[in-house]
Amino acid sequence: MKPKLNVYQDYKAMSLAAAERVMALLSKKPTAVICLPSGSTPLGMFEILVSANQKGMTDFSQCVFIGLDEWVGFGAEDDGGCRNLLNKDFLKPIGLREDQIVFFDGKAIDPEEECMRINKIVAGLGGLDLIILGVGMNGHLALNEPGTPWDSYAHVSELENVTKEVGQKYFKRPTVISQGITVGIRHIMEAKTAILMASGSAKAPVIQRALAFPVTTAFPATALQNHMNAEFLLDAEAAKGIEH
Ligand SMILES: N[C@@H]1[C@@H](O)[C@H](O)[C@@H](COP(=O)(O)O)O[C@@H]1O
Repeated sequence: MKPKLNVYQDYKAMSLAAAERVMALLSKKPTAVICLPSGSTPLGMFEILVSANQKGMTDFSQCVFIGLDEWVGFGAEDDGGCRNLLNKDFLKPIGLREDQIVFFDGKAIDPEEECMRINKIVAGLGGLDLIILGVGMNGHLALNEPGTPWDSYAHVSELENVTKEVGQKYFKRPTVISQGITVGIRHIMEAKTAILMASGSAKAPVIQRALAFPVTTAFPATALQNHMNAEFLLDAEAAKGIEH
């Protein structure tokens, strides 16, 4: 099934739509298993969710939060790490308890074992109810870089140069990042709902390829063309050049 396309006039409207998807799921299923990304794209959504939570409009007290990905070598205390940013922008402000949070430890001594730990937890929870994704400039979903097999669950990935370069924006000073630890394409494909968010003109060619390229592991975002229930939330700039 082709992903549903929803285009909003600006970043704020797109962020609101994404926040509404999370809130709608929580009101239908308070125990939902939700996997959310770090990165720049979801910041507006987090802001709306934090404020809705403060106003008592939504209740995160029973949900389970799964972290999408992490840089290998990074833990919660490390500036620029995914857990660090998510803690600051979302997990702490909404008061999620530690027992509700499942996150890759980028500092795990045995990263393969860490992947198995996450795979086991996600499987034990019955899979993901909702996964929200950003998209990388090379079409990566989470840190599933080009070439990742479609049947991958959690794994360690070798980052492409473009991911290392773009990733510098999360750090205060130049930082070496070389590998990621990430949920796999199969987690994404088995999620009951998958939402991809993209904003800004730099992402327009990425979105065009994600929708128009034949489904290929060379461009991971094309996987969503075969998802049973996928939706793209785009602002007008990211949607330039696509028919909707
Ligand atoms: N690890 C993250 C991904 O989880 C994120 O979704 C994507 C897009 O990031 P941004 O939203 O900053 O463009 O790339 C980053 O490298």
